[in-house]
Amino acid sequence: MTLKAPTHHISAQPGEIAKTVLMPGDPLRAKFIAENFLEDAVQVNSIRCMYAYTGTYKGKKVSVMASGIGAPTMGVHAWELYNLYDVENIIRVGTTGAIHDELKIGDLVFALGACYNTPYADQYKLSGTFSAVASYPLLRDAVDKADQMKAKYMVGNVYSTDIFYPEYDREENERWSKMGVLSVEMETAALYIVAARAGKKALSILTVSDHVMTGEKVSADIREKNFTDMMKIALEIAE
Ligand SMILES: O=P(O)(O)O[C@H]1O[C@H](CO)[C@@H](O)[C@H]1O
Ligand SMILES: O=c1cc[nH]c(=O)[nH]1
Repeated sequence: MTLKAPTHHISAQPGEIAKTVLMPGDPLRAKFIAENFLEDAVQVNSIRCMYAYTGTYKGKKVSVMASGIGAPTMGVHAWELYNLYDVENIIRVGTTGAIHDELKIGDLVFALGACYNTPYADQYKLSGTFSAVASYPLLRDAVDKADQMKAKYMVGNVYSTDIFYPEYDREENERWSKMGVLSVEMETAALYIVAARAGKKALSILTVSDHVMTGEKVSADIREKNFTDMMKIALEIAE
């Protein structure tokens, strides 16, 4: 089987996607980023509403594309971008539920690593457990930018889960909290695993949209449009 672009899931022609792709879960956040931060943005995908746009930011060619929710859809789209479109860097710009009690709504979390319950890495038949980790050059550059912007952030482990509504809930989060895990979301581990296998770079920059211990949360509209620091940092570090 010879795979090449365009694909089942991405209609962009080869060359229509930049080397760096920002990847929010939410397709409307992808549209918001393109409309508000990119110049001359052209829509290059709409299959399954996984909107993708390519434009320029401060003269650099950059793309933004939605991943959808969860490891399988992140896995499909990141795999195709890295392996069929020659993408070098994917920077997830996502929302996350805080577990750590010092994190507040709007704070940034840089995912140094991601714990996970997805079986995504089982396909590689490793005789141990794979550590899903960020690409250090992207992480270093992003943290430098956050410092320059005086953003409030933490760097550490997150938990990427396939289950948004777990039965076990609070006790589960407390167990992760005891292990120093900062927050929960759904795609970072799959992104880091796909990037590792492709020999490419990946980073997740997350913004706290809710606190899983207290139930405090913001609206879907705010999650779509208001968390602009992570978008600016991702665009600034785009190569
Ligand atoms: O805001 P996004 O980037 O979609 O990320 C988070 O929000 C979704 C759940 O509501 C999951 O995709 C989770 O990872
Ligand atoms: O996956 C997510 C994202 C935000 N908040 C959560 O609790 N979970």
